[in-house]
Amino acid sequence: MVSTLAQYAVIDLHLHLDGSLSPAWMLEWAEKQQIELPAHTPEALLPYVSAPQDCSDLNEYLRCFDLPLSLLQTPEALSAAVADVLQRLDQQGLIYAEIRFAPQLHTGLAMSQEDAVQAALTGLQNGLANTQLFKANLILCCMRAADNKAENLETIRLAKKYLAKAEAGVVAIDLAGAEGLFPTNNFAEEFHYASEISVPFTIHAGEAAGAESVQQALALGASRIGYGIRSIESESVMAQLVRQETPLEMCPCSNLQTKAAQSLKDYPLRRFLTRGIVATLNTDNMTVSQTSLQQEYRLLAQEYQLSRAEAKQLMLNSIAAAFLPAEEKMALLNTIQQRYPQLFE
Ligand SMILES: O=c1[nH]cnc2c1ncn2[C@H]1C[C@H](O)[C@@H](CO)O1
Ligand SMILES: [Zn+2]
Repeated sequence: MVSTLAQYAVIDLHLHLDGSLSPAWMLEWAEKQQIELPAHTPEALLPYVSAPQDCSDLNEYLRCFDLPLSLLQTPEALSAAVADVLQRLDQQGLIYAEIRFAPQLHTGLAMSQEDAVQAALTGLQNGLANTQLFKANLILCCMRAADNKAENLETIRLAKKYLAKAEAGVVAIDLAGAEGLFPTNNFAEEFHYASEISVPFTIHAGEAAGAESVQQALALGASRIGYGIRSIESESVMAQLVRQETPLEMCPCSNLQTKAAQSLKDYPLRRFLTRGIVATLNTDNMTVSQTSLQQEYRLLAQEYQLSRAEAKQLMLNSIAAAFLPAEEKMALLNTIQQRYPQLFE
């Protein structure tokens, strides 16, 4: 049963590029760019780029991104990183992925945010050409910080610009970063602007802050919620998620590490599914969380008694939740049915 359920790992809607670079890729690109790393083998590098066993919270988890981000400051590296992640997802048997990154975190050398978006899109096209993936798209993250409104607004402007280019590959924006330090409502102006110009968005909420953060994200107009774990604390928020059919992008491995969830035993996924919330299963950060989508399904199968019906529901929810037009969702479903007919038996 356990290995069977891992076959449902075909769609990842919540995957950060910078948290998912392989250690081998990091070593290769550090050498190419003459960047000194604190370790010189994949195994020795791992402690610097993955969450510690005893990770205390989201703030500690977020420290794992400094090193990979230092390697992603040129167009060549950014393109290569996207293509490499796509290749690894293809090898794992995925069919569709939405990869997210924050353009404003890639302007440390000479790139503008737009250069970063274009580089990531080049990587997306190059990567897709060499895989069997149905498709992949990009989500541009705004960041929770103190003085970055201009940068966030620029990210949203770019999302609009590239969303308007049919088939470019940008599908939405996100809000990532330290939720406990910078409340969702601090970013109201950003998301009013996104709504005004019809840029769809997901917001990381209900991770380091409570159900009120999910409530705020919904009030701002989020069409999906990153995790939303702590929605479980509010009947009215859960009712709203059901009523509005707002999907939750759940990432158990990461949620346990950041202490958004205290234990798998109390993980609210099943209660969300039972209530009819459109919960989906994702990785968040393959390297920081030392996971893969198959591993997430395996973890839930082994330690959460995830059933086959639940696994199938999660996969179907991911199709419903994808930032894709209706006809592409149908084509995605058809592709999955053709490649993996056993998932529908
Ligand atoms: O779990 C997370 N919560 C909030 N922010 C996160 C999480 N994982 C990654 N990020 C941030 C750190 C990355 O540098 C940024 C863009 O991918 O998104
Ligand atoms: Zn995330």
